[in-house]
Amino acid sequence: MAPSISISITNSNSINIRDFVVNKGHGVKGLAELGLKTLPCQYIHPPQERFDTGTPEAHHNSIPLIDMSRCNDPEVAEAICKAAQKWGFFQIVNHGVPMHVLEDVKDATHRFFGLSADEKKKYSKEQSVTNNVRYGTSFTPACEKALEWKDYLSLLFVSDDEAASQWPPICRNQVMEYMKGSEIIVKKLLEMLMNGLNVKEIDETKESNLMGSKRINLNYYPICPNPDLTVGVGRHSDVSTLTILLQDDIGGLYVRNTETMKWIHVPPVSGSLVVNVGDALQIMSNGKYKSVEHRVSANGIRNRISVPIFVNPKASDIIGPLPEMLQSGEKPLYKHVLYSDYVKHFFRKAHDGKATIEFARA
Ligand SMILES: CC(C)(COP(=O)(O)OP(=O)(O)OC[C@H]1O[C@@H](n2cnc3c(N)ncnc32)[C@H](O)[C@@H]1OP(=O)(O)O)[C@@H](O)C(=O)NCCC(=O)NCCSC(=O)/C=C/c1ccc(O)c(O)c1
Ligand SMILES: O=C(O)CCC(=O)C(=O)O
Ligand SMILES: [Fe+2]
Repeated sequence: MAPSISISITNSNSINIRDFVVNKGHGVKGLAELGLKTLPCQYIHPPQERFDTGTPEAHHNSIPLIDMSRCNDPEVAEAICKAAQKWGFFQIVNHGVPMHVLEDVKDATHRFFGLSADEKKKYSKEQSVTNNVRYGTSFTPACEKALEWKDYLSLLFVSDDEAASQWPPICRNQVMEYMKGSEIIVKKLLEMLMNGLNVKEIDETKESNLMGSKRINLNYYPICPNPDLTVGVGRHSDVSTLTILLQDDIGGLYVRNTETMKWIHVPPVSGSLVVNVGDALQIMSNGKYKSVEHRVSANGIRNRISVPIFVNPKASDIIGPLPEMLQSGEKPLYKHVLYSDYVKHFFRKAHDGKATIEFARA
């Protein structure tokens, strides 16, 4: 754990950063709003984890942009399966989620984070009436040597009734519309990806393994005084099956090119959704589809938001390579694991690149 030291904010005020941000519920947004001139030491990441955002390489040769308006065209399905193998990431346009739904959920995200610290803290781990609604900051502050410059609200969807009664009223309708509005495209993408593995029928078990649960995070990355010294989100891969991410027009998401190992920027495209393969799909496809490392920079100019929908197996599902992957004698790269064990393993450590999947290595 990083040392809990006090730093001087102004000549007269001295505050304990972790206590203020994490325990008192001000988040990194509250810290940013104090008007800091320099980054508190708790947020300084080692040089090898910092961003070199100026490299031209990062802005060329980005992930594929796929038009879903001809989604019954085999060429579109092929482009999606190829992107899932090579990049683990792609962007989609003409995906069928109405533009006003995307705009509304972005506005709702700004509204939630605009609430007072006391209001937001009602949804913190300590105060939330349910484990399925959690407001927090960084990723796992208790395990991190350096904190991440990000606050979040994480909503695990259990039922319409639970969402209606427990999700914060200031954003729940817009989040729900976004989640429901993306269901058709999520199903379509998973069908195409399964087809690419020669899985022709998605039975009840497969449907649960592929999309039995959903978690939506509202991410808030405030303006940062020294963005070059810290990270918005550290290197990680998602533990989902698929992630559908809405980002605003600011940029800052970087994806690892697994051939060159260089970081590639994912440029904001108006009206698009970023889609990425998560660890659960890498495991089920026995490594054919890649869950690729990604990270987010902090920035010194504007407050950025993003809204990922993590489409996951059910917590009680046991996942492993699909039988179809092993029919021709291919060796299983992964063992069978209880999905909730896998997610708990992910949540109980700091972000550590591609290390999580070792938990399921055969
Ligand atoms: C995963 C479980 C089983 C956890 O159940 P729960 O009863 O809450 O277990 P728990 O033992 O209390 O929680 C384990 C720890 O996880 C951490 N944790 C729990 N929820 C969250 C959360 N939403 N965000 C961060 N950490 C969390 C905490 O550290 C918990 O410990 P504690 O601080 O409560 O002591 C439950 O939520 C579930 O059924 N989930 C369904 C599947 C699911 O949620 N999958 C996850 C997909 S998320 C995904 O793919 C990526 C997420 C991500 C990536 C980068 C980020 O920077 C980021 O913030 C988040
Ligand atoms: O903010 C982003 O663009 C990506 C966030 C992310 O990777 C995550 O929440 O898992
Ligand atoms: Fe992610």
